[in-house]
Amino acid sequence: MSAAPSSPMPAAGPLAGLRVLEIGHFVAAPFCTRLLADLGADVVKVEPLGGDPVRQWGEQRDGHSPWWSMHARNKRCIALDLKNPRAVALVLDLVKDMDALVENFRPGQLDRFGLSEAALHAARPDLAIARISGFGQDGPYRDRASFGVIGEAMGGLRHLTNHPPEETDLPPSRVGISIGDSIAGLYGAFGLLATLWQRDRAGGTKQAYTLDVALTEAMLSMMEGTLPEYGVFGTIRQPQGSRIQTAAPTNAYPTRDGQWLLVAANSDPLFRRLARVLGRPELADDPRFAGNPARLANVGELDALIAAWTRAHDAAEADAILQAADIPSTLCFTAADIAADPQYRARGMVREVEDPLLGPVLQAGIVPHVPEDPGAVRWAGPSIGAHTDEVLAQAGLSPETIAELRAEGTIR
Ligand SMILES: CC(C)(COP(=O)(O)OP(=O)(O)OC[C@H]1O[C@@H](n2cnc3c(N)ncnc32)[C@H](O)[C@@H]1OP(=O)(O)O)[C@@H](O)C(=O)NCCC(=O)NCCSC(=O)C(=O)O
Repeated sequence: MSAAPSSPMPAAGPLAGLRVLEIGHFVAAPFCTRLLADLGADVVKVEPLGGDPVRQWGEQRDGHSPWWSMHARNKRCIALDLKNPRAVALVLDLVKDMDALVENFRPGQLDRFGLSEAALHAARPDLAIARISGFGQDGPYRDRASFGVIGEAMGGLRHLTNHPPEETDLPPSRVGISIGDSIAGLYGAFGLLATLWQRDRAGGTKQAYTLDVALTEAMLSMMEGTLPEYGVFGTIRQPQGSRIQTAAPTNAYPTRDGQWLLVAANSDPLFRRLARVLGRPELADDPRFAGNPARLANVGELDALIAAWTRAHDAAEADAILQAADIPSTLCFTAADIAADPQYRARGMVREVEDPLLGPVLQAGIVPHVPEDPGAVRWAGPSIGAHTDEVLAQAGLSPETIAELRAEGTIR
């Protein structure tokens, strides 16, 4: 087999030409490969015949979800029953032309399918394999099932996503998105490109790299001073609500019209400007508030002064005053605010993608923006098995064989 992929639009972006097989589900691995596909990689996603569970997530129209439209964009979706050895043989054949494989099953699951590292590397000796799992490919927790929720909690994030204990007895909040999965996916994409760089330097080696990303560890690596501060001082970082533990003032302040305004004036020049906006320029030199350590020590008093000012204004008005004074501030954007925002529109970060299943779908653009070769949203998340025939034909299968595999329930 060989042949360059034929896709509805030619690949664009700095990763054009990179070929990646995804055997993933839910968020972590699929998010990793979405990032790669956004920058031009040819991602072939293998799904079970019933499809990835995320297809059922979120609001649906006629059985299609806008979430999927973005989650699986730019990917070629093929559906294979990996419990059938013929499908496993197909994967091993596809792998011969792949640079990388990304998966997020429980450690050992791919081996049970017959897709062990040895089998994959026998098919493609320099295949980079990125594995995302709950706890990693070894260690005492290796076999435990996991989701991002668990990674967020054991990584230390969930202890902090709350208000201080003296202010609430509510349970810690989820940040509102699958942050643990997406962070793990980002590390997967980052690590994959690092290993491919190694593979390709000095004309390429036949070194086979594998990458082992744990949801827990991906979160832990984001936890700033939490662990070092415990190690040195025995201090356990505690929830701060919408404050920041290390800088002040930065918080969400209530407004007259019942909204929350985020204000971040946590440097000396910014605070001096804020003090002027509050009509209290002397506060900048007040020993209670001069310098970040003093402001942190008296943060309750300081926040009360700022809240007294914000409460006297409607949110949009206060926001405008603060921006005119060059102080970072914003309202909390909803989807509607994001969709209407001129900065996002100007940079293509909010764009309309034509989805044959749903019509026009608003999607977030591509991050990072690479002006010289920005990638593209070439197509929206496809239906189950939309590219099975195309991909298998490229792999050299005849229409008759494809029809036979479909008839026996090996592919969809
Ligand atoms: C997510 C999981 C907890 C799901 O666990 P389980 O529901 O127990 O299922 P498994 O993943 O172990 O396996 C799913 C079953 O589907 C089968 N399966 C999967 N794909 C196929 C295909 N293509 N063909 C045939 N069968 C398939 C597989 O053999 C299993 O069948 P049987 O063998 O017959 O059972 C686990 O995969 C896991 O811990 N993954 C690593 C951590 C991770 O990435 N979590 C999700 C991140 S995203 C996230 O957290 C989020 O979105 O939120």
